Amino acid sequence: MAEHAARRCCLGWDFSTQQVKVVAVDAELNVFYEDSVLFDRDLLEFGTQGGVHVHEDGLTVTSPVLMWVQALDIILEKMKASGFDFSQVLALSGAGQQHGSVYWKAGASQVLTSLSPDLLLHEQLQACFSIRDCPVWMDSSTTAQCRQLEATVGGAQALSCLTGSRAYERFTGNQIAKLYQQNPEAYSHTERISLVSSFAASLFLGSYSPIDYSDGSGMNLLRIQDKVWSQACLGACAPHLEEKLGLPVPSCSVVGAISSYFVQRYGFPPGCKVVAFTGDNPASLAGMRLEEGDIAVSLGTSDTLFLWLQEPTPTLEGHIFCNPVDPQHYMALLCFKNGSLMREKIRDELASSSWSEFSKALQSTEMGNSGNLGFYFDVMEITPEIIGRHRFSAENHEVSAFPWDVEIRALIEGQFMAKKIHAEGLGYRVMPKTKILATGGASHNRDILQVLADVFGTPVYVIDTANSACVGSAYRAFHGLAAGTDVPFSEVVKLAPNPRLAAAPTPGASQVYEALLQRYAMLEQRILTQTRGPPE
Ligand SMILES: O=C(CO)[C@@H](O)[C@H](O)CF
Repeated sequence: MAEHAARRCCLGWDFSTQQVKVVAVDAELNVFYEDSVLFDRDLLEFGTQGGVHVHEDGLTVTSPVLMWVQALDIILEKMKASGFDFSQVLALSGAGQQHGSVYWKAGASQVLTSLSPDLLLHEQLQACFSIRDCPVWMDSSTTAQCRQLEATVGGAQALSCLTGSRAYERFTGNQIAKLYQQNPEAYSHTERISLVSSFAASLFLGSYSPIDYSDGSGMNLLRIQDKVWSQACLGACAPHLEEKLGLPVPSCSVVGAISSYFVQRYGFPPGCKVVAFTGDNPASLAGMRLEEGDIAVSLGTSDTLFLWLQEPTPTLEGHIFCNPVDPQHYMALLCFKNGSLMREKIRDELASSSWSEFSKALQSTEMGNSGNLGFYFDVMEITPEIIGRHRFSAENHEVSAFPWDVEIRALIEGQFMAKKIHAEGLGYRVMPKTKILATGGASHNRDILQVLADVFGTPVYVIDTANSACVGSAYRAFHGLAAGTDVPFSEVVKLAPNPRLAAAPTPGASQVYEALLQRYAMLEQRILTQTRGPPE
């Protein structure tokens, strides 16, 4: 990188599943520096695949905490070698993969507060963790703990109303319960438990950073209405847990000034503020500058849908988190596992592996697909729990096949009708100023976005969010500089690049899909009943 002119800036970090990434954003909200360390490529000694270790049981998934620490060392040394002027950094914040947990061994806080600037972080933190392999969001080994937790609080819906989600295997409370039950000695030697986000913040702080409300909502432990730990949930997971977690804080909190280690080794200004780190999805909501009434659709391997909600409407599917940029509001998140996986499979099977052929099918078929409907789940879907391919004629008769172009439209219309139906189940309602922000690989296909606009009846915008969690973290750092002034996040980021209009609803679309959505919902219930029996 060329020598950087001195530019007052904020840094945004992302400790994600596969890499640690950083962006530097100047006062005009332009990204002028970015760098990353990929665990599988740059830290071969840890032997991860996709940044994780999948254990032999096929359910346990962990990542080495010292790999994350060493990745930070590498990025900081690369920035230093490139001549990055750390003295211009006014504040920093960051994100971490949600739900993962880090276990600091008794005595680690003394090490954190007295780091020598002559050594790298990972050289000094080797003995600071009770377990070196941390459970991450891909883990699904805690089903027993999930059932125990739900039983303690009165069932799945009760837990969802309390914490924003029913019990999920990846959620941190259940992971802590498993550690306590299976490795009580490690648990007893643990003086602090962090999320990946608050662990990363602790490195910059040189002391334990509190967990923020938004990422804390992904633990099945935080009461999302009054933002305090649920004593019932804590007690169901492990003893003395509250003292190991510390008190949660609003996501916009300045949690302290940067540790002297970074001042002396890298030249950060002593007054550089650390703003609470949060989860990657809440940080992405900030990076996309999602506003009330908007909906973000990330069309990736799995499709993720974010919503801004004024009031929580917890259900048995999806998740409600405290909003990362407005402490009075909430955000909803829905995961659809059969995202690009299905789009690419159908493209390969029916469109000669060509997106242009795929698009031609969408262009040559009408909105509503003459009443033909399809459900395409080659892996067990999360939202809802269905597997297999199911096709229905306009008369709701199940059929075994569609013509190739009808099948392609049925796939895309079905994926987006599912999103609208389940988003409405979480409280989403189209408002006059509602817009959809589309991101992820499939958001580069305009014909797919046209179907999205038609099904929702709202315009679709695209925004480059390859770094949405990083950029959102830098934006939140700027917002932290205004802490105490009541300046809203939207005001702080108003200069950020605007999303681009990619597709507007076709006239008459709402009429077509109003009827189709009702049929889709009815047929989805029919499949659910057939595959798992009548509702209890
Ligand atoms: O589990 C998830 C959200 O609930 C994932 O999106 C992780 O945050 C990815 F890091």
